[in-house]
Amino acid sequence: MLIVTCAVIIQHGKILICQRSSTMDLPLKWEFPGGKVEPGEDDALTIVREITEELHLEIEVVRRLQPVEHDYPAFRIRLVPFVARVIGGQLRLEEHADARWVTVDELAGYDWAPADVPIVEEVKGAIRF
Ligand SMILES: Nc1nc2c([nH]c(=O)n2[C@@H]2O[C@H](COP(=O)(O)OP(=O)(O)OP(=O)(O)O)[C@@H](O)[C@H]2O)c(=O)[nH]1
Repeated sequence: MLIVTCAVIIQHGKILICQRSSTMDLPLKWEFPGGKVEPGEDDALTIVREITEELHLEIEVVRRLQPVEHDYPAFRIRLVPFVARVIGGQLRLEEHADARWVTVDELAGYDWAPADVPIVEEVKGAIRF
């Protein structure tokens, strides 16, 4: 099973969502940014590292949400979401096609990576701004 972290980054009442590039797997799907946990790595450190590498943002984890397990045709994934806030940096995309700050009500209007759909639902129900 592939263990992947992702961040629900909240700033000024909006959430940062990212679109995978056409050369990544799940091309052009929207996701919460993040990446794979490396062997022996603490997942709360993975998410901070990945957001710095991919977005040039420094984040602080606020809390952990419910992990989601999903079967893709070629592999099984456990997606571990963290609510986080920005504490530094300037948004600059290293590998994504696009990134947007959206309201919680706008989340449903995007074409999400399938594993993210339950996380979108949890965020809609559980995040208070
Ligand atoms: N980062 C991220 N990956 C997701 C999400 N949902 C989802 O199914 N995935 C899948 O999780 C896997 C890991 O994604 P990734 O390519 O971002 O991981 P990474 O940055 O560590 O990869 P790399 O080191 O190979 O570049 C991919 O197969 C991706 O499609 C999500 O919300 N965020």
